[in-house]
Amino acid sequence: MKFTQTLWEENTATYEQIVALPFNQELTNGTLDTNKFKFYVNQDAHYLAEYGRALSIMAAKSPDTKLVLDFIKFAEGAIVTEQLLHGSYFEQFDFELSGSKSPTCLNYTNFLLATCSLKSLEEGMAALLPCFWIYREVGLHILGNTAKDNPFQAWIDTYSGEEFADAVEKAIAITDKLAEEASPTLRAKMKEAFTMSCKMEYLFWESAYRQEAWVI
Ligand SMILES: Cc1ncc(CN)c(N)n1
Repeated sequence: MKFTQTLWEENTATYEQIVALPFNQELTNGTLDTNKFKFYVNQDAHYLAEYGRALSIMAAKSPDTKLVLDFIKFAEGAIVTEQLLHGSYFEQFDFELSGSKSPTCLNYTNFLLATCSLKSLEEGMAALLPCFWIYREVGLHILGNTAKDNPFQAWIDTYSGEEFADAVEKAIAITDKLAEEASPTLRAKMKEAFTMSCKMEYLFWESAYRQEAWVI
């Protein structure tokens, strides 16, 4: 069995809990409160900026130029394509990027930046993979169950679309290749990083639904 298949199987319960979250249920049937969606989009714009930086760190650390290019393209996708989507929502719902990161957004982005900067390329890749993979699966799941005239259709189309799927497949293939050449100890660390990011993905949606504020 491929390493990434094991990763997915070990974290299926988290994925199922993500799909069942009220945020994603209401995104699916188009009834999500606009303020909750705006909160999410705003935090996600903060997230994507740091995610693009984490991918750029990975590009700089990559041992061969093909991998450098892969990470640069991933970073471009996050900064240009995904942020364009957010730009369209800023317009559609008439608001602007504002404020600072929520506690969960700060925690998740700091985890990614620290892992990609201070740990191995293998652990960095494993930490970044759920950002690709979970979004594709959630996007496809929502696409298969969505209501007609869903106001969040552009979001669904982006993450269930071919362009995003290609990036996901590439990220999965890179992870498998790195795992093939890694020691058992390093593979265990990759699993840890992947699991942590899966949990962070759950928390990101859960915290958007309650529009998480700083208590101090
Ligand atoms: C929190 C989060 N995780 C992942 C993705 C998909 N790149 C995203 N837009 N936001």
